[in-house]
Amino acid sequence: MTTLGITNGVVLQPDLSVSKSDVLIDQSSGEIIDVDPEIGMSGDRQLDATDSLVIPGLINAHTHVAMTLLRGYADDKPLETWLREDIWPAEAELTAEDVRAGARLGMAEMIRSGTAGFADMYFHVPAIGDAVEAAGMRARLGHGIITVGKTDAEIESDVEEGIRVARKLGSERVSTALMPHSLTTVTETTLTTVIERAREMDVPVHSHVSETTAEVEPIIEERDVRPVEYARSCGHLQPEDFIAHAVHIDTEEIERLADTGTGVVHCPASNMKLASGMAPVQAMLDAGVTVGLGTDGVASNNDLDMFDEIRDAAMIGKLAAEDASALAAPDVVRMATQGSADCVGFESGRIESGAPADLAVLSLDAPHLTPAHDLVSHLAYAATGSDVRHTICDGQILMRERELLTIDEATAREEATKRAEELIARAEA
Ligand SMILES: N[C@@H](CCSC[C@H]1O[C@@H](n2cnc3c(=O)[nH]cnc32)[C@H](O)[C@@H]1O)C(=O)O
Ligand SMILES: [Zn+2]
Repeated sequence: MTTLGITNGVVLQPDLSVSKSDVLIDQSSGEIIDVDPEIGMSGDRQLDATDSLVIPGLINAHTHVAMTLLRGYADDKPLETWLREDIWPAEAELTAEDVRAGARLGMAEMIRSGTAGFADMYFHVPAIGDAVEAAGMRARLGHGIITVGKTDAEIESDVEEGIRVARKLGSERVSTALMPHSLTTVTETTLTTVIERAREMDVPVHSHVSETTAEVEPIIEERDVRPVEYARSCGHLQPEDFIAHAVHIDTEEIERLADTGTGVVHCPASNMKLASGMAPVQAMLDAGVTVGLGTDGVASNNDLDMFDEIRDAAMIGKLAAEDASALAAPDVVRMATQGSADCVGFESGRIESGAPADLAVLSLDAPHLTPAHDLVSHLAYAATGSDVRHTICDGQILMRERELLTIDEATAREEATKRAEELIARAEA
């Protein structure tokens, strides 16, 4: 056993109180051994947290990480137009090596902003899995299954790919799910089949649900039920499942999501940028829905900094509820840690003995974090990703004093830049 002590800082506890404490980690098992002010220098190694706040490594519960290659490529359009006119044609040209490079760049950005774990829906998933193993992050990965615009043979091979990927992946840090893209881009037959397979394989189902009104109306017209009920009738919405967005849902649907224990991943920046709408997040929290937080893909955000997302969630949550007390600081901080962990099915998100050692250490030594009346308020409203000093996942240090240890940042940026340029040249040829 090799132990690492994170010393001399203040720690965000699972009840969101903050107290002066050290954290002792077993680097061999990747677990937190103890959280105690008396640990001092007793670890085999130390990581300094003087003038710093130790928080659970943030969890980005819904993204498409390789979309970093499309950052800034197509902005200022609504979802359907944006996907059909710009994103899908460019994605059609993506190779496995492009996706690997995009994932590596995205993980560099996430680690630099204190994110230790994420859930990802994309394609060429084995390349993402390799990149995650190398970068040392925690991830739940799945192949996005889509039927719209595909022949029966293409649909069959897409479903097979989803299942193959989910069977193949699986390690200490990399887990899987079956990921039918959305209720309107996947036919009922395929959706039902995929969900049945997920139950047989004992993996969660993750999909996009009711992101825009354009996804709600066709379901009501065709089936005379709202999307959440339709999803449930297809076998979706088990407690281990998690859905992204849930912007356009009514009170009954909120009750249903609370009853089924399905996680909802709120993506406020993407919802604002694509003008998709304001999710009723405070109503979901009041009803007892498990709510996590995600950036969605970079092309609709346009970054992977979860501190932005936390603040956006608080701001839009107040507007949506027309109530300044809605989505209070502890609510949004909880969403990015415990809420996301509960959605995605990670044991992390809490600093306590026995939990995975996924942590971020933020420097408080900055004008924008002074004075320190309330550090949870600072996490929600004032901190940014660049305040993160160290990021740790599974007991391993991924960034120390802002230096990435598992990704060569210059190479990652260079390769992503070159591949992104070539990708766009192919797509526009
Ligand atoms: N496009 C793949 C499978 C889907 S992967 C997940 C997809 O979600 C897309 N995506 C990104 N952001 C959003 C969003 O906000 N809503 C819906 N889809 C999105 C993303 O571009 C990607 O194509 C295929 O044709 O086989
Ligand atoms: Zn998405």
